[in-house]
Amino acid sequence: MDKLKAYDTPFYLYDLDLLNASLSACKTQADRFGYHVHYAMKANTNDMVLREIVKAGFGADCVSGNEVKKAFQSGFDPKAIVFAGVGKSDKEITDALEIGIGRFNVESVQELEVLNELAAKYNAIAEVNIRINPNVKSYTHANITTGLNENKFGVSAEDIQEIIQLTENLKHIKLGGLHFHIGSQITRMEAFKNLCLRVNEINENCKQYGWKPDVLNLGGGLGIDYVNPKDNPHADFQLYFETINGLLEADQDQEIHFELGRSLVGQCGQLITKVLYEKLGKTKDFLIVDAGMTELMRPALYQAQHFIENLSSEAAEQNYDVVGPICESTDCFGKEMPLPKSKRGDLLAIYSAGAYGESMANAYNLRAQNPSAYIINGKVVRP
Ligand SMILES: Cc1ncc(COP(=O)(O)O)c(C=O)c1O
Ligand SMILES: N[C@@H](CCCC[NH3+])C(=O)O
Repeated sequence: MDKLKAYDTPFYLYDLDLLNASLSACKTQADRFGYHVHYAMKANTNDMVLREIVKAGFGADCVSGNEVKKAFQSGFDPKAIVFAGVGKSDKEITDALEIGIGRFNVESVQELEVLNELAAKYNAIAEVNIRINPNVKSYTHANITTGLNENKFGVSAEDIQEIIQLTENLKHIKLGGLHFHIGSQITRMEAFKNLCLRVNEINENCKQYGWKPDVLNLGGGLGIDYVNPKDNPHADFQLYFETINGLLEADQDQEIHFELGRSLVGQCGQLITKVLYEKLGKTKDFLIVDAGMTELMRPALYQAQHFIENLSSEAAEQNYDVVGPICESTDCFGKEMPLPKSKRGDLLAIYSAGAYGESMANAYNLRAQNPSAYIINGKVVRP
């Protein structure tokens, strides 16, 4: 705590011990079934966090040229890098071909044709998974579903036969497998069960059309506990992989891949912020803190609620709206939150901020970001 007080706030605090526990829990469970896990870089690209993930032996799932480059520079095996995204630019595709990534997760016929042309210029063969939009409900916030017909991602399962035929004439494309991703922060296993049933059906159809996918990539989406992060410091990987193993029908020679982001890194990060003012209002009381939606935009974007703890006070609780300094009314971390009576200078920890926190931070209002701190072997350090 004294160490934390010495740093300029707000800043991210990553518990690398907790991260490693989460990585190891995931790996242990995935290995039981021979599953391959790629880390979804978009969740967090902090260098120290990435270093642990590379060490733990995960692949990387990227959604931009810069993520691909960063994955490569961070030491991920190029063959274990996959590149998804509905709008890959020519430059991003060419750079990825140059790096020699393992797979492109292709999201449209148009992209397939462009990829073929660019690979031809490059005298390369691009290995692809076709992303299918399976039209499966994910029971999550409407803004983060990705596998419904109304979403922009992937191609319809009905088009797969045509795509198989088309790729026979695309000499610089090697059709590898199938890719799916139905959404994020999914806590109901029912969604993954429905996905498996749909994958079984589509996999079977592909075989009937004369093509057996070598990879079935089920994407990511496994959720974490934002309400009780202390009780559930990582996701239930055992339940997740067992659920999938119980329903997915794949042949021995078909590899099963995943792209997990939040479930690996979500609980290892906290946003540490200082109370600037306790502002007692007419109808409600506010804690005005020095972090805002610029550091953590999930509450403003998805009405997400992160557990908040006052690290400096154990006084009796009262309700506060915890708000940031940004000139937006959505710059609010929570309304009527029970917290100990707080004062100027108190430190607050906003939990479960390891995923889609720092990676979505921005400079609105010309805000600057402070360096992150880390817990390593139980000690707080800031390199
Ligand atoms: C294609 C794709 N794969 C993987 C992920 C990672 O998802 P999550 O962080 O929910 O595991 C996402 C994000 O939703 C995604 O869009
Ligand atoms: N950024 C979102 C999830 C979207 C993941 C990317 N498809 C979040 O914070 O919950």
